[in-house]
Amino acid sequence: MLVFPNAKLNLGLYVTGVRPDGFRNLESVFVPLPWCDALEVLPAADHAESTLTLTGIPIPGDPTTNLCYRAYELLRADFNLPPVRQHLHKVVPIGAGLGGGSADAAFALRALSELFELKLTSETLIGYARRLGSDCAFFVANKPVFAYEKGDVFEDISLDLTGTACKVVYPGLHISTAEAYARVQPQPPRHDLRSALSQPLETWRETVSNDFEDALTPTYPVLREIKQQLYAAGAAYASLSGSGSAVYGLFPGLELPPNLALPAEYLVWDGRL
Ligand SMILES: C[C@@](CO)(OP(=O)(O)O)[C@H](O)COP(=O)(O)OP(=O)(O)OC[C@H]1O[C@@H](n2ccc(N)nc2=O)[C@H](O)[C@@H]1O
Ligand SMILES: Nc1ncnc2c1ncn2[C@@H]1O[C@H](COP(=O)(O)OP(=O)(O)O)[C@@H](O)[C@H]1O
Repeated sequence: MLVFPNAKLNLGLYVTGVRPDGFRNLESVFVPLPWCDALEVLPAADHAESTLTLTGIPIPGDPTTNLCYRAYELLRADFNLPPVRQHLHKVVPIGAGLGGGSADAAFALRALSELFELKLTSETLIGYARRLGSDCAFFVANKPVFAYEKGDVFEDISLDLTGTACKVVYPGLHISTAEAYARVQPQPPRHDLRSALSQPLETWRETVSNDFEDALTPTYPVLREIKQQLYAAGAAYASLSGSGSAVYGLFPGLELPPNLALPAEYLVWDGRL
């Protein structure tokens, strides 16, 4: 079975408090971004070892620590699954705030459920996904939502950005999520993101913000520079996604986003949501 785990963007993000488990409560709106990895999951021979092979962008750590492998291990423990062969071709940058690893985990859970006819409901899959990471649960339903608590509890929103031209720029900084959270002082949300995002996109610049951006920009001024370039090129809204370091711009009314003069080593995704 071949699946294409997509990334996500955060439209606004407030870190609102520290939880008893040490994690932060947040409020954000998550939307799918069609920048995708490719993951193949196949049954292996009966007595073979389960394997995960990797191509594309290198992922640090032993393959057994990879979220695709950990997703398999979770289900194997509960459903006595036979061995599998997984292959991941990594395209979405790592540590970018695009949720690429979380998507791989959620898509692996969904693929395994289908391959072995486990008939897991979305609710059950979300339960497994939460055990692999706060962001993973979003990728089970994979549609725009207002997310709160650890970013793993959702409320439906009516937000349709389908077809909006978008550019995502990854400057090659791997910012660890834990390090980014440690730099943010939690505070109450400044706006209700649900109502702010229901207003015309041109108004978001004044109302929709990401707490990680203010916390990280003094150390990584390149984030501000990319955002300024996106606005100068005509973006109606630009922001850091999640804990960075990817910065995106939305260009409604355009067929495709304009080209930017960027260093050759930056990774750029251009397309429509
Ligand atoms: C910031 C966000 C916003 O969407 O995305 P990314 O920028 O990583 O894509 C998420 O909250 C990232 O979720 P995820 O990447 O799954 O994080 P996890 O693996 O669960 O946790 C990594 C570390 O981040 C911190 N963490 C994460 C989530 C949360 N609600 N509070 C936290 O304090 C903890 O220090 C934890 O050890
Ligand atoms: N399949 C995977 N793809 C990406 N990163 C993975 C994967 N499995 C485990 N990881 C680990 O997860 C961390 C980053 O995950 P990722 O979702 O790409 O970033 P972010 O949380 O910024 O969106 C890295 O430290 C990486 O080593």
